[in-house]
Amino acid sequence: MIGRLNHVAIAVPDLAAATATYRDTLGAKVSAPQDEPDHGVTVVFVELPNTKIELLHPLGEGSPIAAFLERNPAGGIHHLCYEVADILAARDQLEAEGARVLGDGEPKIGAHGKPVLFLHPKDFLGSLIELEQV
Ligand SMILES: CC[C@H](C(=O)O)C(=O)SCCNC(=O)CCNC(=O)[C@H](O)C(C)(C)COP(=O)(O)OP(=O)(O)OC[C@H]1O[C@@H](n2cnc3c(N)ncnc32)[C@H](O)[C@@H]1OP(=O)(O)O
Ligand SMILES: [Co+2]
Repeated sequence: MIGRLNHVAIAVPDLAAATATYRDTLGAKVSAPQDEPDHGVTVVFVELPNTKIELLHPLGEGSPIAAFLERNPAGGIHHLCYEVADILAARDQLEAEGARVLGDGEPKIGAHGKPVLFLHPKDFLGSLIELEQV
């Protein structure tokens, strides 16, 4: 079912400072901030040779990452995103196996313009998992 690691997301309290850390201290190529109101976040992508780092900051009221940042005020690894060929088939198989798909279970379009879903961290070793159909 899961294929390549598409990205590792880090929730950060200060997106500009985090961008500078990756760009200036770590010398990585970073994107401009991208507001994703449907997801309640602003994202910056750090391009790496073999995957991406997604820097996340809450956008607007009710951001799904607000509580995470309250628990982790300095920031922290928020989720792992794996690629799948067929997100609906993956969803149905995971639900059949008892895994919890977050939200209403319907994929939303993510930051790369592809359908994404999230799986409850308590079902996957304490890690929030995002699936992205590529
Ligand atoms: C633009 C899209 C972009 C992309 O890549 O395309 C994105 O990735 S958008 C990313 C932001 N969106 C989401 O994260 C959507 C899915 N997430 C959620 O629905 C929530 O974050 C949720 C339900 C996972 C957690 O929400 P919240 O923290 O408010 O709930 P609880 O406090 O009830 O937490 C329940 C339980 O889970 C633990 N938890 C929470 N977040 C994480 C996490 N990121 N990793 C691991 N564990 C997490 C939390 O500590 C609670 O555990 P407990 O032992 O019960 O205290
Ligand atoms: Co993501």
